[in-house]
Amino acid sequence: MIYTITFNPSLDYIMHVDCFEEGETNRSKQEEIYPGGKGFNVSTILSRLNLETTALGFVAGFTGEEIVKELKERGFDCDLCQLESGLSRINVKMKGAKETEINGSGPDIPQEKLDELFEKLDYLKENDTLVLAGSIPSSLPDDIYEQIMKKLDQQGIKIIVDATNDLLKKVLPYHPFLIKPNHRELEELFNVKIENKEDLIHYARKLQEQGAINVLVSLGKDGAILVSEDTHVYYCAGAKGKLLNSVGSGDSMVAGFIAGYLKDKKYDEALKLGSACGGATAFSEDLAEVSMIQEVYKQLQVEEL
Ligand SMILES: Nc1ncnc2c1ncn2[C@@H]1O[C@H](COP(=O)(O)OP(=O)(O)OP(=O)(O)O)[C@@H](O)[C@H]1O
Ligand SMILES: O=P(O)(O)OC[C@@]1(O)O[C@H](CO)[C@@H](O)[C@@H]1O
Repeated sequence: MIYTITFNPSLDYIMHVDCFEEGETNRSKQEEIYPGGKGFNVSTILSRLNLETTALGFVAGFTGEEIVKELKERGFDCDLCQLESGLSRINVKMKGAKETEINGSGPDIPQEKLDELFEKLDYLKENDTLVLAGSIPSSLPDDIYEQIMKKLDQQGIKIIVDATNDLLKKVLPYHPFLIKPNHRELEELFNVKIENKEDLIHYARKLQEQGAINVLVSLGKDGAILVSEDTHVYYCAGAKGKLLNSVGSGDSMVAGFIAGYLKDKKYDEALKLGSACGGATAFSEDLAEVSMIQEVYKQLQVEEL
């Protein structure tokens, strides 16, 4: 079973704003609303790829009810903790000449609800996979992913972490199976400017030295580089297509990587399917459907550097 945890789900409110001007009344010419949150996005793509997945996380208020309703329609298992107060956030994504996002901070999660989630983690068993993805509400300590990894340490569970800054740094000593910083996040982690592939590989390897087993650096339209546990380095260039949406490409890539790896444990295939899912979402209005993933997959080639 592949579990995902979304500590801070959202409704993603997409607004199409031709030319956003700060300080002015801007008008959107079209809107859409989707359930969001990185773990839920990963589960959505996994289930579209016919893999069994259970989404864990926290929801609150009327926005939480809408998220639950929409996730049910997607058809995968959800085992969510219902918060008694607060609201699941609404994240605003403005699409225009540039994409601007405003993500909410999310509701407080009290200790008893956190305990409820930790009890659910007792269901996980050897050979399961767990994805920890996205930000956490500010009421939680930034070692929460570390606490989860500590609890599940040495149980043969593959843990994937897609997070930034301290949330990510703190899990490295627990050897996450995969981490997926994007180019900008990798720069932030080391407080450097990274201009070429050699430097990308250099800093990805540093994350391995700090404990990550596999490091996948996503580069948007420029593709992705994987530094794998056997010290191989793979590159997959981005597919060609029209960018419609960059929300959730990274999550789709994580889902595709897991699906590709689970087929026969080959890293080049993991990178290829991951890149196909990431690209397919970039070329779709919302998260990719299987037909688009198959289309993009045909275009891609993985090379070893
Ligand atoms: N415009 C694009 N053209 C082709 N492939 C793309 C494009 N955007 C994303 N991809 C594919 O999806 C992968 C993940 O995208 P990206 O690097 O933007 O992730 P991210 O920054 O984590 O995204 P997000 O946080 O918006 O979900 C890329 O490595 C690439 O393979
Ligand atoms: O604020 P976080 O948790 O870092 O990111 C949340 C979010 O931007 O991530 C998803 C895309 O990756 C969206 O569905 C969602 O709005």
